[in-house]
Amino acid sequence: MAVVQTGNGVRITGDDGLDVQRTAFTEIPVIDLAGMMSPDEAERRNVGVEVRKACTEVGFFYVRNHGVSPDVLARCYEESRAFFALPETEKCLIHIKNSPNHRGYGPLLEENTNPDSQGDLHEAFDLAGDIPASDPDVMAGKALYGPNLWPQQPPGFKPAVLDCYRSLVALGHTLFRAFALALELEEDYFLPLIRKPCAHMRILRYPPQEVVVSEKQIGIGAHSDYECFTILNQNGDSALQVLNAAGVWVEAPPIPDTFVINVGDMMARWTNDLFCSTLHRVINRSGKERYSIPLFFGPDYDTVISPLPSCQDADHPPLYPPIKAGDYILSRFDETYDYRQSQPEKV
Ligand SMILES: O=C(O)CCC(=O)C(=O)O
Ligand SMILES: [Fe+2]
Repeated sequence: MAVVQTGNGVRITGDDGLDVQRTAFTEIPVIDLAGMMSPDEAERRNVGVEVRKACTEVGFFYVRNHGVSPDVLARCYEESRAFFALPETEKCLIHIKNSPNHRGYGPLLEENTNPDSQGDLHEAFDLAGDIPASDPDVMAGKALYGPNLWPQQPPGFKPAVLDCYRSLVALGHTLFRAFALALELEEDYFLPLIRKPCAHMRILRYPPQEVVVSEKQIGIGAHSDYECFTILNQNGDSALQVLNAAGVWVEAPPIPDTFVINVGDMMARWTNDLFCSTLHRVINRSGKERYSIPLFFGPDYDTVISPLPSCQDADHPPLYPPIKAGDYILSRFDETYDYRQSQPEKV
């Protein structure tokens, strides 16, 4: 990450060379998604306008009226508490390093979201679409597709987590329509590209951190996300912080009945840097454990990410070479997860 002083603040460039901090925002906008369900196209377009403003200026926004049932979320958290309370040895039976498809359990401090940090203070359960090992894409070594690793206990965990996954993927479809409108594309532009999406969900548990001994060991070190956008539900006290262009960490507290949505690096590339993928981090100083559920939504593995038609012209030539979505995500996983360096199955 490079920090350059400018006339009105700092310009911070992220890991991927992206210009990630756009304005000195002091709060994160809240967008009502109810308009996306309206039969009136003008109302849907209005949502697109708000999404465009948020994505060009902040890179983060909240959504309300998102259509995800609070019961589905509550059940997923309840089962997750029971899962994380299991003995470490039991959780490690489904250690993520046993999966060639980046699924399973990741213990405390085994992940380094920021290459400068000394391990993240969270444990995680990772999953994505449950795709059998016999599927042609799995056989072809597209390592983001594959079967999930499920724990034996608690018995209600798998159905509750899969329900939650399906609900968040459905919200992702609505958001892709809103993103298309925001980018002045046909509303359905992205839909043929998300038939078998690289949509990866995590359940994160952050133990409390009374004192921050070192900025190098916090819940999640400063990073930007890799995919198109992230759908994040928070359970617990305020701990997520988002960096603005003045170098100030702005709190993104949980707001009841909302999700936080943020642009990821792939969408920044796809939009030729029109949308910004903003740095964020987590420090759980609440004195209590905190849970969150992010779903990182990318398109089908083979989708070629090169600047969208509405994001390039003579004044805005393409800034990035084309890359397949799945290859891009895997290359970013390789930077973050030590276990992937030693995996024989790695593609
Ligand atoms: O737990 C949170 O609030 C944020 C998690 C996050 O940034 C991530 O998993 O990429
Ligand atoms: Fe993140």
